[in-house]
Amino acid sequence: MENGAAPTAPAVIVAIDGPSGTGKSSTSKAVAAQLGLSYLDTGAQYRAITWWMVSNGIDTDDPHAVAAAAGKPEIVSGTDPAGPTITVDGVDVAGPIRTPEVTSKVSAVSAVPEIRARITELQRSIAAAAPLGIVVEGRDIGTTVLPDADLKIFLTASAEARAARRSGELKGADVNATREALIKRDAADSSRKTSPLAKAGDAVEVDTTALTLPQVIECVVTLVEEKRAGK
Ligand SMILES: Nc1ncnc2c1ncn2[C@@H]1O[C@H](COP(=O)(O)OP(=O)(O)O)[C@@H](O)[C@H]1O
Ligand SMILES: Nc1ccn([C@@H]2O[C@H](COP(=O)(O)OP(=O)(O)O)[C@@H](O)[C@H]2O)c(=O)n1
Repeated sequence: MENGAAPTAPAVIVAIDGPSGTGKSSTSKAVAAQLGLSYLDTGAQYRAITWWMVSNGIDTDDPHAVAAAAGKPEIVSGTDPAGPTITVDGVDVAGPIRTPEVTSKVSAVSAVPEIRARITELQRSIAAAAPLGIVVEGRDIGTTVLPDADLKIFLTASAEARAARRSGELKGADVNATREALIKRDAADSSRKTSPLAKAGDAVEVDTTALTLPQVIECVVTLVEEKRAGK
């Protein structure tokens, strides 16, 4: 080395996709924190643009109205895994994007091609700017957003396990109603024309149904380390 500095590992890009409640956010955040990488929750970005549409009286069932407004809000994501942030036009929306209303409308908004084009561009620029690399989680990261990612993971879990996890978060929520809502959102996300929820051909599938969260984190950290070691 010219100046005697220790060699640094090249930036590593990890794509984690899968349906709702499979553990993408918890796993991605922990893996990024453990490995000193940035973290991006792309679902939060689709939720944020949906929140803006709802707040501005746009009919989210009208794809033309949604497309016409797609360029208006400014979405900014903070990528520190210890404290990820999301703002719309400078307003912190971390809480409001998790309401049942936004959750029920996000699949329709995120199916609009103009929305996907805008958010995909934003995601690529965030990933390219991450100094040591990034863990990006979503539905189409391995297939569309970052097809050249160093490692692609596709998380799955039974609908029962996913509903139990989610209703544990939404205190008092009915497990059956949560299960039906998850299945409906997965179906909408998997059947849309533009970059649907799908496993990339070169993704490693991890079924988390019978695994604890620490086991899933350890599994993904090991896969990243193996990639870095060139195995
Ligand atoms: N392997 C696991 N076992 C049990 N609970 C889990 C597991 N993975 C995640 N969870 C819990 O399930 C809930 C949903 O996880 P989350 O990471 O938000 O999933 P996703 O981002 O895929 O929707 C969270 O409360 C999380 O703590
Ligand atoms: N890369 C992505 C990420 C999310 N989404 C959309 O955004 C919604 C919310 O994503 P999320 O990751 O917050 O969902 P949860 O599984 O955490 O509830 C999904 O149901 C998809 O409609 C998408 O279309 N593409």
